[in-house]
Amino acid sequence: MMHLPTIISISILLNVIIGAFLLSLYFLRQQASYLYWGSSCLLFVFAQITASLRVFIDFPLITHYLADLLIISAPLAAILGIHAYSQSDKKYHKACAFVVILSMLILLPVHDSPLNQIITTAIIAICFSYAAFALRKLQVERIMHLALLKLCFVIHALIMLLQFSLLVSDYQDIIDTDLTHILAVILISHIIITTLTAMIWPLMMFLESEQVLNDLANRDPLTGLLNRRSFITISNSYLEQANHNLTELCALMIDIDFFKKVNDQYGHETGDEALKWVAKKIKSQLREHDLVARIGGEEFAVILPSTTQTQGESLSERIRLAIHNDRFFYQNQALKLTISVGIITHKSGTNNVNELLAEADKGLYKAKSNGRNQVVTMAF
Ligand SMILES: Nc1nc2c(ncn2[C@@H]2O[C@H](COP(=O)(O)OP(=O)(O)OP(=O)(O)O)[C@@H](O)[C@H]2O)c(=O)[nH]1
Repeated sequence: MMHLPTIISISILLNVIIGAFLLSLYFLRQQASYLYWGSSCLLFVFAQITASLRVFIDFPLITHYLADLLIISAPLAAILGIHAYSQSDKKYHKACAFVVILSMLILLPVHDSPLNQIITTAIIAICFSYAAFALRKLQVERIMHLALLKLCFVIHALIMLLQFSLLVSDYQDIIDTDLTHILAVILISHIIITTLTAMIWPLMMFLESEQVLNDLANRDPLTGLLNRRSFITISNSYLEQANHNLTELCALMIDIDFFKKVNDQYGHETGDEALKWVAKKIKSQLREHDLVARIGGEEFAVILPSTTQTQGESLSERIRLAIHNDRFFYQNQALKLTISVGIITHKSGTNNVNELLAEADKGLYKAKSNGRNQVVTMAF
């Protein structure tokens, strides 16, 4: 079997490193979730140290009572970390403080009896079950990490439930077996899974912030579409590929008609929502590898790789009709929006997407002057 003191020492070391790392991130970025999650690691460390002191001193108030309170506080701090990340931590402080105070009151009279372990285990099982439940609110890109974290919490809750039922059966003399070995295995699982959980969180948060930075640099914050800069960069490489493979490619310029009126009549906020709605409508008609960007106020650009002129035209018409045939609803108001589209097909030659877009823009200008709500094809 695994050597318990070694497991405890490794877990203490890892939790100290992760806890210190998270706290330093907190001081650097002032994000409360790092503070709570770092504190959770350190509370777990203190809990293990105080509980391990049982071997050396006979002072149950520290080695049992304090250790139990610390081990209960660790998942509570993690729960606060989850809520702080979803910016909904205010009311949960009170709930967590209530759990700690209740545990202090319940455990004090029984801290020197087998009941303390039973009660502590039950509270921790509830905390971990709740933590798994609270994770549903987390808005993250890394679904796999989130699922792994949830799994850790669920396993943890199940381990605690198992320990709880064993301890209750033992307390009531229902089973006649020596539980020492089984409880040691449970303790080891508890330590390993806690350490694993502590590792997943910072990794997930780190990758999330990387994603946020990447999005800030490459995406339009309102619609989530590519911004002009990243659109041009990717489009140029699409164009190079099209030239290399001798395939056709279409470029579209799309502009919402009379958008100024939307802002003037319904306000800027409604205008913003209308932009998001149009962005979604355009995207809903495209394939996964088509590129779409918001390149100006109410102006969008699209690149359709491996697309002939006929295909590009019918797709442009589909986008136009998707917007024309629907209504944009916002705050009990139904608005009718239309778009004008200019389209150009690239056959070979230029490596510069700006040239293509300038041609598509001429088509857009024609569509506007012809009365709007239409698609105009330009010949290169
Ligand atoms: N709500 C909102 N409005 C924006 C944003 N960016 C640009 N606009 C508005 O978009 C409107 C564009 O107006 P114009 O360029 O006159 O064009 P239009 O009214 O759509 O008319 P046509 O293009 O000729 O059909 C302006 O009122 C801008 O203030 C934005 O991010 N949010």
